[in-house]
Amino acid sequence: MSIKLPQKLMLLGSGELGKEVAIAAQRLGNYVIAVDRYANAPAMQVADAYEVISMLSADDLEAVVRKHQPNIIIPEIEAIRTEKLIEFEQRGITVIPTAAATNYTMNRDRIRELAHQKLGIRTAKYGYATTLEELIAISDEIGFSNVVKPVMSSSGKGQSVVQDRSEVEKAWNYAIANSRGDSQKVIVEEFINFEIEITLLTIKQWNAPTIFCFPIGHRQERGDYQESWQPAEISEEKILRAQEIAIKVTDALGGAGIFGVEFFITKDEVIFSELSPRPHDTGMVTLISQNLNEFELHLRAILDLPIPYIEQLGASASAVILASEKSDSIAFGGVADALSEKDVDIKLFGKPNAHPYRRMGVALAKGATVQEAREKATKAANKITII
Ligand SMILES: Nc1ncnc2c1ncn2[C@@H]1O[C@H](COP(=O)(O)OP(=O)(O)OP(=O)(O)O)[C@@H](O)[C@H]1O
Ligand SMILES: NCC(=O)N[C@@H]1O[C@H](COP(=O)([O-])[O-])[C@@H](O)[C@H]1O
Ligand SMILES: [Mg+2]
Repeated sequence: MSIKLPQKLMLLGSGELGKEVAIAAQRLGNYVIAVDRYANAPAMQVADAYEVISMLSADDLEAVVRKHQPNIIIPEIEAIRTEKLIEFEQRGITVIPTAAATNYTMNRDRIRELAHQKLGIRTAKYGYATTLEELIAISDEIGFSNVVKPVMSSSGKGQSVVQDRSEVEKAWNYAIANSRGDSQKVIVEEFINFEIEITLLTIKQWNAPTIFCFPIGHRQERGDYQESWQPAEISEEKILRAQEIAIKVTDALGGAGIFGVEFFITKDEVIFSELSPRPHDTGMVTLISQNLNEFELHLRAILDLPIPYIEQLGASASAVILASEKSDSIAFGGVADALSEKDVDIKLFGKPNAHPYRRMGVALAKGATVQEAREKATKAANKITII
């Protein structure tokens, strides 16, 4: 297959990750339509056109696709009416990586069934509940500590670690209140006491073998990423094991594009957690750590362009810049101070409003060691104030 440039690309989801995808797309001369649930979303600010719709509404999706006639649809979040994407694909529009893949990963239960039941991949012990009573029963079965998450959510929204039975009700209420979309279902997972968790960026190509970036280590709080670094310090044997699993899952999903495949690494095991069929938030470190960042790799894979070599540029890290209050007018302080240090960069996403813990930007750094890079990135992120 040879894909002519430029293409008309529609991004479904226009956050910070979509913004970088849009920039990478524009740099290859493509036309980008950015779509999200609110106006002035980050990717809309750099796109040729934008639309504000409910991406969970099939009618809304139909209207924007009819209006703009994209050749390629690039989903950027999970919460999309993915049945509609299957229809678009049948009508000849390319959906990245495939409409089926977005359908599998829209909810945690579908991808879990595929990985565990169908492909036999090791995951944490898990179960589901649709009522508080069911959650109590399944929690007892799985044991404590465990992790409760809405089946449809991301960035840790609605997620809690449950230490014992007395905390189950609180976890249920929190999950249901923070579930995206119309689902009332939660997943309960055995708590894995991992040594490190990693994202393995996996690039699946139309006409070339699957390739990988060096593993990215990360640290999460409240189920949301705080800092990431590359390369992650894990053994060659475990990297190969993770690659093997990543190939198995991404081959089952098909298509082309980058995937962020998440693993828990324990002393003896590589445990599959979940995956994003698109760039991963922890992969923002590649904005400084590689010759081609994860967004450029996504675009190359989508457009069937060659990726001759991924160069890792040495110890690098990212640290998030989070809002602490609700606000509709955003201004940043401390940027000059943060940028005064060598090998430090700051990306501010341009989100139009803030609320506690909303990710507003990211600090990036290189260092002589991963430890130094992490310290530099965190220090730079801490210098940024949101006024
Ligand atoms: N079973 C588990 N055992 C231990 N820690 C867990 C478990 N499940 C989740 N976590 C922690 O919570 C984080 C977020 O969980 P998960 O990746 O499932 O949620 P998410 O909301 O999909 O995140 P994102 O969309 O940002 O990738 C994990 O990266 C990990 O740190
Ligand atoms: N873990 C998934 C992830 O990081 N997704 C990124 O966050 C945006 C939503 O941010 P918001 O909640 O601040 O609007 C999404 O659009 C995507 O760029
Ligand atoms: Mg995750």
